[in-house]
Amino acid sequence: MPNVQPRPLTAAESKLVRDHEAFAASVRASVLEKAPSRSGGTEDRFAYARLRDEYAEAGEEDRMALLAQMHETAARADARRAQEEELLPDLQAPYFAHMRLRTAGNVRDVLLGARPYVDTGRAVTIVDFRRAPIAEAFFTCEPGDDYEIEVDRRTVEGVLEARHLVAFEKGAPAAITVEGGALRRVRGEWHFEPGALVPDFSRVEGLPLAAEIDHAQREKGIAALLDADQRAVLERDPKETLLVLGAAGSGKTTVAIHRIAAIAERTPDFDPTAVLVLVPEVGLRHLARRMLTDLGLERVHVRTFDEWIRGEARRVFPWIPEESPDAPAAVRRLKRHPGIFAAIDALVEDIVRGIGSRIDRLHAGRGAIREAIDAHREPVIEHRLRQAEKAVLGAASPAKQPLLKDAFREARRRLERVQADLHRLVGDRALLEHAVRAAKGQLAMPVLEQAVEHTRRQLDDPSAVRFAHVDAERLQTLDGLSLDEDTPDAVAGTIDAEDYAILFELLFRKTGRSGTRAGALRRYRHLVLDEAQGLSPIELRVLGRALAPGGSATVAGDAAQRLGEGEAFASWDTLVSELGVHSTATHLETSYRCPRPILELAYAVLGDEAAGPMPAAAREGPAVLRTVLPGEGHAAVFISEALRSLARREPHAGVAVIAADAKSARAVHEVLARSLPARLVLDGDFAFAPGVEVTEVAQVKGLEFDYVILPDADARTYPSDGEHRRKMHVALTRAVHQVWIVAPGALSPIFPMALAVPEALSWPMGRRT
Ligand SMILES: Nc1ncnc2c1ncn2[C@@H]1O[C@H](COP(=O)(O)OP(=O)(O)OP(=O)(O)O)[C@@H](O)[C@H]1O
Repeated sequence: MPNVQPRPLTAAESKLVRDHEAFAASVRASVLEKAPSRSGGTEDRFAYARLRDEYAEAGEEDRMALLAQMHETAARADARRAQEEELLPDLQAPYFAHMRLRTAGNVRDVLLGARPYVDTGRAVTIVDFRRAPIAEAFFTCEPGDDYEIEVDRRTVEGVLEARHLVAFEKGAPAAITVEGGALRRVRGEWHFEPGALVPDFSRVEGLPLAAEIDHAQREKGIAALLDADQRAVLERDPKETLLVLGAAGSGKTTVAIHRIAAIAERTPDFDPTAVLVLVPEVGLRHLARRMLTDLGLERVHVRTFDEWIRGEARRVFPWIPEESPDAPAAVRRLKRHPGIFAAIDALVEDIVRGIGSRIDRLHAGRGAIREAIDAHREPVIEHRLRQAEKAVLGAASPAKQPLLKDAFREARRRLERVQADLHRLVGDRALLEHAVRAAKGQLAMPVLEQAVEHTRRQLDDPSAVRFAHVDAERLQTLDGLSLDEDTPDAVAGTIDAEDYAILFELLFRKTGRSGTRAGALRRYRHLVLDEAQGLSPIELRVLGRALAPGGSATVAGDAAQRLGEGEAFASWDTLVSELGVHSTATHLETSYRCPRPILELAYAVLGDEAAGPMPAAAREGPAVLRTVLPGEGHAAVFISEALRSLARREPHAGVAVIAADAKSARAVHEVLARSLPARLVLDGDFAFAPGVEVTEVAQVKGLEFDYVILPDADARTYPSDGEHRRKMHVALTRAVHQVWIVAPGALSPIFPMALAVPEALSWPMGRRT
């Protein structure tokens, strides 16, 4: 930033300030005139006054009822007022940008805000910056440019004469951008401050872009670059199960995939289709597949965990119905929590008791069979039954033996059926209570009601079946969707994705096997579990059973990158023991992806969530940029300007705008897409090519981009807790070159204030964070 002192305003600048003060005053006067009065609409006010009079005269016996009615009327008025106020501009900051447009000789001032508002009498026009077609002129034109915009199949043309960003303080304009800087109000005095508002991404001279690195690595083969620790992993015995741990970008995925190639080289009868690579997200599946293809290993199976278990479960349990679109998050957590094993244990005991009683009843054993079954406390029911059968047959008379044998055979045959057990497990409050108790405070009691209710709904037939007797025409909804769409009944007749692992566990606990007559879980010689910190114990048990005898695994992960349901992870030792294998751990100590400034910030935001000390950074890089802005409108303008200038300077760069969640990603994309070609990626379908992609943190596990922009790094989106610290850590560590943190509103408290971030900018400008 050039070192130029602030100066007083020119006459034209003073006029601009007066114009904005006038806009703000007109909006205020107009809104206050239209705003509903504090006591609600006229109708409500009369009703309330009448009730109050009646209350004053009423006897004690009527007062309770009248009071209730008064409350109801007041609540109705409040709701109506809130609804109306919601639609009006926020007088603290009614707009954030202004453009002056000239069309066919007319000049008009259009303001951009979050809530549209028009008062023709006062010449106030605030348009919605996300949706109004005319807002496009602001995002795409420079002063003096012609614009041409399609509105309702009509073309609107004109010239954008001026455009300014505006910041408000306490309801009055406090800063207005102009050519070369901004006009700022400080203690009531306006002056001009020079400076650039939108930061430039500053790639360090000579540093290649990700696409270029990728290209060079493909030419040379990354194997040639691997460090001693990484190479040591490849040299280990193929039969060993290895735990590859290390910070973000330390090469875990790279090493795990290259280990397959190393195993292939050392194994004479290597079969690539007997290797399964599992990753958490579709984006990483694409990346892993690319890496495997480069190594000539395209026949290795690569799946997301969900895809894999869904496919296996549907083969082994062909009766499985459709998958529910969205199970409540708390119920999904419960089903993945290690506490669920306690509920399964209780269910298994219950099933065993039932079998014992039935055979006893059939054969008048008077408890002898139940006792025999109880005497053998093996975890698998079928094994218990075999032991009990031996004991019972040994003591029974020869005449009874054939009948008893039949009864035991029949009992064993039924063990394969797990559908009803699943419904009992997740629909029985008493059984689930075992899970909540075992979770020692990690699961709250209300989740039981939620789970029981959710299961009850799932067991209901969908309306189309329930109302099969009703005329088909009468069942048609206006929008053509099914009757249940978007209603709680949408889950009727469905199963949750989390139930698949439970079904396999139930089947194993009952039969000691992972297959039914319909099919069996496919077994692999080698498993690669990438980002394994996200796998739950019950899922790991299924995975362990998918390992062929003598097979091995490479388990890669980083506890600091747990997203969401983090409590399913206890430790790496527990994780590998659930897999049922012995393992040796390797720690990769150098982070190759992120330059030092990003790595330092990514570790600082982790706080106590860090899984170990900060790894060594393989290289230097430009500082992390931070910009604090009053709201989303400013953020959208800043980001779109920075991206457009970056695209001009570095057309080969890959940029990810990583929002905290899908909703925020959609909102950011909606605005950015108006001024530049930005793709919204919420299904993992990244292009791995130059360009801008707008996505959410959950999608980018294991991926990398040249530049990363965090568009919603504000305090509301990222409060200071472990989960959000890890989420921010994942987002920051996706960048190969530079990160730009944008906070629409107060900056998230998880950023350390003491950390020197020299390029930080704030708005109104000049005030550095
Ligand atoms: N020894 C090395 N020399 C140079 N670059 C390397 C080296 N090892 C890995 N890389 C590169 O570092 C980047 C990060 O590697 P990789 O994705 O395997 O890390 P990771 O530990 O799996 O990361 P995350 O935890 O974020 O998933 C990749 O671009 C990879 O090619």
